[in-house]
Amino acid sequence: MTVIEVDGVRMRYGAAEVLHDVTFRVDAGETLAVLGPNGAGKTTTIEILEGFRRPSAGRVTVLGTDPAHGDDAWRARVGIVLQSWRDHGKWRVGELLGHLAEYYPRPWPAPELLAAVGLTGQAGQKVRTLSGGQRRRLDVAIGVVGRPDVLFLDEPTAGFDPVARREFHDLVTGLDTTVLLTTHDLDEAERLADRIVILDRGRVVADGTPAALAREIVGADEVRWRREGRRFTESTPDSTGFVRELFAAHGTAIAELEVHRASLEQTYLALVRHAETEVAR
Ligand SMILES: Nc1ncnc2c1ncn2[C@@H]1O[C@H](COP(=O)(O)OP(=O)(O)OP(=O)(O)O)[C@@H](O)[C@H]1O
Repeated sequence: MTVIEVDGVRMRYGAAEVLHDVTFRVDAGETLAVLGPNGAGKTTTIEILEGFRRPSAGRVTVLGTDPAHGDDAWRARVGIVLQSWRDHGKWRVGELLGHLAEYYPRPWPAPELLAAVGLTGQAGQKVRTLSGGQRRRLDVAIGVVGRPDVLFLDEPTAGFDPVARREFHDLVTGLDTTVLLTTHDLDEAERLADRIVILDRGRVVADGTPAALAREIVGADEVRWRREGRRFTESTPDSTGFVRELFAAHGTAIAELEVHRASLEQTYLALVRHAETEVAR
């Protein structure tokens, strides 16, 4: 089932067109990471999907509804973590989550949710006294308190320390929901996303799994192994098939096998640089 559908979307701010014919979809249960350089249009796209902005042209549906016409029942199924919330400063963390939970039919109980985002120790603290990273964890908790069917995360781990980041990744992986996130952290995208969309200057320049994009854009994987004391290295677009044949031919004589796929970072840099060269031509 398609949960998010974006079809031929254009967005204009005054004379500037910042999204040109953007098309992609996200299926139920999938996590999609939208990547792209600063100003590529990621936040604009996510704001259209959340119903905060209307596109200049094209069609958008989230859970089968045009976000611009989403009612309260639709909103209750959509979780949102914006780049920065600045409200609620006087509330205490636990009370705020308990209060927000009342708006939803099947909320996440506050104590459990606080534990999941690592804020149990801050439950009694006022929101404005939290550190930057703790504040961000609370943002995430606010986004998921209603157990949404679809969750939008705009740069969710900006400012997280490495432990908080890892805990957040575990939290997102454990959610039984469709997720669309934007991030500049390519390791994060690789870890969390089933599929990647790369936006560059308002256009989709790539859409696929990290592995498929690496194959398509960077090309070959590298396979390394040792046999009878000698080291071997082979570049191949089909590492699985190659390894199968290698074992069929040499079986247990193969040692220290390694397969290196191009990283998402290599793919991303190749694509974004490529797009820049094309525009410059
Ligand atoms: N309200 C606005 N009015 C005019 N231009 C805007 C407005 N909001 C965004 N833009 C422009 O639209 C383009 C896309 O911005 P957007 O915030 O969607 O990019 P982004 O990919 O999220 O960038 P970043 O990675 O820096 O967060 C940018 O050129 C930005 O300057």
